[in-house]
Amino acid sequence: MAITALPVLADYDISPVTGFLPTEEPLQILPDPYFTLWEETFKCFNGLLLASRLRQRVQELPVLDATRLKTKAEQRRGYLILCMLSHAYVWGKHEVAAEVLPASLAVPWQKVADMLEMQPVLTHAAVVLWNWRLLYKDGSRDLNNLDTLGTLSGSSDESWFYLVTTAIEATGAPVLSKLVSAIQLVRDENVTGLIQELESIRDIIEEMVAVLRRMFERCDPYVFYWKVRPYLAGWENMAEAGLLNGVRYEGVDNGEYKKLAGGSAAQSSLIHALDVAFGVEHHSTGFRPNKPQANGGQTHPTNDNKTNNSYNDVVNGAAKSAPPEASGSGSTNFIKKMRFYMPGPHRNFLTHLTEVANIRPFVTSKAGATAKDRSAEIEKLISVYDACIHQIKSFRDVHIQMVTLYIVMQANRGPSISHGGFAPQPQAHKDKTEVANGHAGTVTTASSAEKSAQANGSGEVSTIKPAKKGSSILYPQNVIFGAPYGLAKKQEEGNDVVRGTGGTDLIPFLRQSRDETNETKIVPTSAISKRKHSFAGY
Ligand code: HEM
Repeated sequence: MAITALPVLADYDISPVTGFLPTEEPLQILPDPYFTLWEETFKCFNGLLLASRLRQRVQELPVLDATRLKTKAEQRRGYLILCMLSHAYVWGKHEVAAEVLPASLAVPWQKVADMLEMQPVLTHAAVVLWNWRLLYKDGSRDLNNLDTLGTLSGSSDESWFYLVTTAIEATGAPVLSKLVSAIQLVRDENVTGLIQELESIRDIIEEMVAVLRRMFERCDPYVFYWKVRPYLAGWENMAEAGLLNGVRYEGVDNGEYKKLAGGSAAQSSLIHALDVAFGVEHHSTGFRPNKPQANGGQTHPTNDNKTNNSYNDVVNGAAKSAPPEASGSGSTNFIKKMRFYMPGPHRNFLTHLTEVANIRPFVTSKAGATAKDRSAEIEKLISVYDACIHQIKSFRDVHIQMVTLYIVMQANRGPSISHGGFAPQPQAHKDKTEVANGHAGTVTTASSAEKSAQANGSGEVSTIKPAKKGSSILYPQNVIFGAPYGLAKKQEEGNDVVRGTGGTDLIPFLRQSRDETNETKIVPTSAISKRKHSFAGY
């Protein structure tokens, strides 16, 4: 059987130096004066939104021909502008969500999304990969030299939120060629070389974790939750936000409704690439086929991961071209579905990487049945492979703490003043705390009984504070149900246990993702680190 060739990064719009980020700074203005109206609107859209005049302005815009965006850089700039204007238009400020997106945005947005093999909805690629500039041109892509090109809220907190993620992409970029090289070393049975490559991959992931922790420095959780996050939401499962069927794109597909999930760093191809290369498998929340048994035995599949790699079905199946619903929303994992929202070449890279990923099966086969038969070199190989997995797991540990602070705790506390950015809606339940979930968000009810938010060993909330009376009058935070792919479910009436609220449904999803990572280790260790974290530390 012919051996599949290894992926060449350049074939997939990936740089060995900048990874999924473009090698050149994203354009700060479209060079063709034909697009001046877009640029002018983008320049002042935060002000127009504040003055409730953005919708009027958009309605006055002509339908421009996006095929005049000739280069990739121009298409990405056009896509960023249209993502920001469209999400600002749909969600508004103190306005009822708009169900119809005018042709002036909808038609070119669909066109440019097609050019980039993406979806016409705000994505990680738009706000993170293509939304930065260097403060000093000869400087590096790190947090002391980056600025954003646009934000929806006009806040520096939102800029920091995007830039930390951009900096993670930049930090992790060198890992991509190393993953490919590690796969080649496995093919060559070069254990010594593989150990060295894995050591340097481990160090890079560790640096990514360090950058992730910096989120706490300059992105205020309150601002993020109440001012930024609502704008990142898409229009899938948004019935209670008034978008029962999603959004109609005027002039596109006969004006049919589209249901599309919003922006999430779960769309980062970098994190997917790490999972794929190391054989980390994710499943629907609650479905744990590889969970180690009570006796500590490892049941993670040890054979060729092609048959078991959970990424295959989405990549080879409908998710390439059809909306997420078509690929089976109930049974298919949320993480896999996020590939639908990646730029086409990056998605294709992950497909190729999946076909050649061989590191885990190799290490497992070398590990043999018992530890006593292993050479010192094989022990070292297992240990460095596990160290890589441990770093991916640490990334997810920090991320869970972040979601707890930035979403669960903010939702429970409620807004400090009742403006929050969105039009008030009637309360569905009296005397209930409503907890939002996910970037695109979901809310369920929780008991108002006195419970305090505490962090356990891994910094996760185990119980929830009561909301202030009247704290849930905002929109869509208090009603964004059904979260992407049903991450959260409504808590049963009268159920006093916090488990099952939006926030705590979200956390089990993320915890499972973390645990699935941990369970990929060859030598199992507990998922919960001994270290005690407190939020004060962040
Ligand atoms: C304030 C910061 C952040 C918050 C509040 C946050 C929130 C969330 C939420 C709610 C989800 C669940 C899925 C969804 O609704 O989209 C999620 C998933 C995810 N996020 Fe974040 N996120 C943050 C920062 C980041 C950063 C900087 C990264 C870096 C790439 C990241 C990577 C991911 C990944 C990979 C997933 C999928 C779950 C997994 O792979 O374990 N997030 N995030």
